[in-house]
Amino acid sequence: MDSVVSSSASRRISTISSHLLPPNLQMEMEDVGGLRRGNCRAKGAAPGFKVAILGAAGGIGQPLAMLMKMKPLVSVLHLYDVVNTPGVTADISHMDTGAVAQLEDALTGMDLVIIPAGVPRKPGMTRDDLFNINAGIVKTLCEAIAKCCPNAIVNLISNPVNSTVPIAAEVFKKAGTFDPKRLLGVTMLDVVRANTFVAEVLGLDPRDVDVPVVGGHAGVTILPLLSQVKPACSFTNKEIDYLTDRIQNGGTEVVEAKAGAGSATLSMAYAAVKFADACLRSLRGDAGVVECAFVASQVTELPFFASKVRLGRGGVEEIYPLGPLNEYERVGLDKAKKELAASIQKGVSFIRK
Ligand SMILES: NC(=O)C1=CN([C@@H]2O[C@H](COP(=O)(O)OP(=O)(O)OC[C@H]3O[C@@H](n4cnc5c(N)ncnc54)[C@H](O)[C@@H]3O)[C@@H](O)[C@H]2O)C=CC1
Ligand SMILES: O=C([O-])CC(=O)C(=O)O
Repeated sequence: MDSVVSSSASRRISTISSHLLPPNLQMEMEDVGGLRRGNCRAKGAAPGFKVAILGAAGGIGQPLAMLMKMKPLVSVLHLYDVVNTPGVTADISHMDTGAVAQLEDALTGMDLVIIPAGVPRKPGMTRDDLFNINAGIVKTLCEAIAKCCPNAIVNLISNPVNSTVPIAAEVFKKAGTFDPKRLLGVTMLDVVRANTFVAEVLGLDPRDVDVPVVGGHAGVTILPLLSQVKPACSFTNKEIDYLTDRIQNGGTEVVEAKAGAGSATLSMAYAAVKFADACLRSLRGDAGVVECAFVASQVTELPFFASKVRLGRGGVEEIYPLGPLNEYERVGLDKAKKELAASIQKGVSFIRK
């Protein structure tokens, strides 16, 4: 990724990297590059997958890096940001877990790339207000992925997800590397919130609740399917209004509570790790891994849509239909599709220009 992202940043990172890493690990790093996909081992690390986090020094990136360092399925963690990466990497690398954290901007050989790079919202902003800055960041990073690890699974977190995923797809198409199965917009936080808020209303443990959330990741495009909650249950109209509004505006609730200091970071890092772990388990070959994600889809007439997908060794192996919707959800779906269509088009046009 070096030349694509920033050659001066890259030079700085490699220099610091050679100071920070013990000589045996530096040798080991070269060995790791030559090992088989999904079967790499750095010195002192358990076998597992190679994961890169782009935007690793940010509000999401730091707790995400910490939590990924604790995952037994991760053997090597490459942390990359345009600022403060040496400190974060030095800090994380002292954790006595199996994975080896490396200050590395190299993407070559990565199995999974997680992207939380980009600016967050302040009160009064929509996610779409982030487009002008984040579109360019996502474009640059995806060009690097296309060049260095075209077969990696990509988990895209940067907002507005409804536009950044189409941007990533267009970049990959241009590079000739687009595989719709491997590009996933992370909408897991909507599911995490939905499970939490629904469990509160039902008086259940949130870990026992499963709420499908479909559509996209902004306002009315976030469509919780409360008629399909597991365990089977029913809600009053008032509860449906309350839950739908709270789930759709969960991000704004956090942005306002943080009062200018950013948006959700800790719950997002939790959700990102939950989703990344699902991707890694399915890469390992686990069967029956099903999560919601914003992907290239034929579930509706739109080219991208979030719904339940079954993950496998190749990424998204099956996209499930929405299932039976009630009238409330059908109205919500129409609204969601209208906004989504415009956001997707905006992303596509940014690259096709
Ligand atoms: N998908 C979702 O559910 C959610 C998405 N988000 C989005 O995640 C993004 C990050 O949020 P935070 O971590 O709170 O922001 P932050 O500002 O704390 O961190 C972002 C990091 O990205 C880095 N960065 C910027 N350009 C970069 C580049 N070209 N290469 C590598 N790193 C780069 C920055 O240096 C910074 O460290 C925002 O766009 C936010 O809206 C936030 C919460 C939930
Ligand atoms: O609301 C935001 O800007 C961040 C985000 O996507 C979320 O928390 O769901």
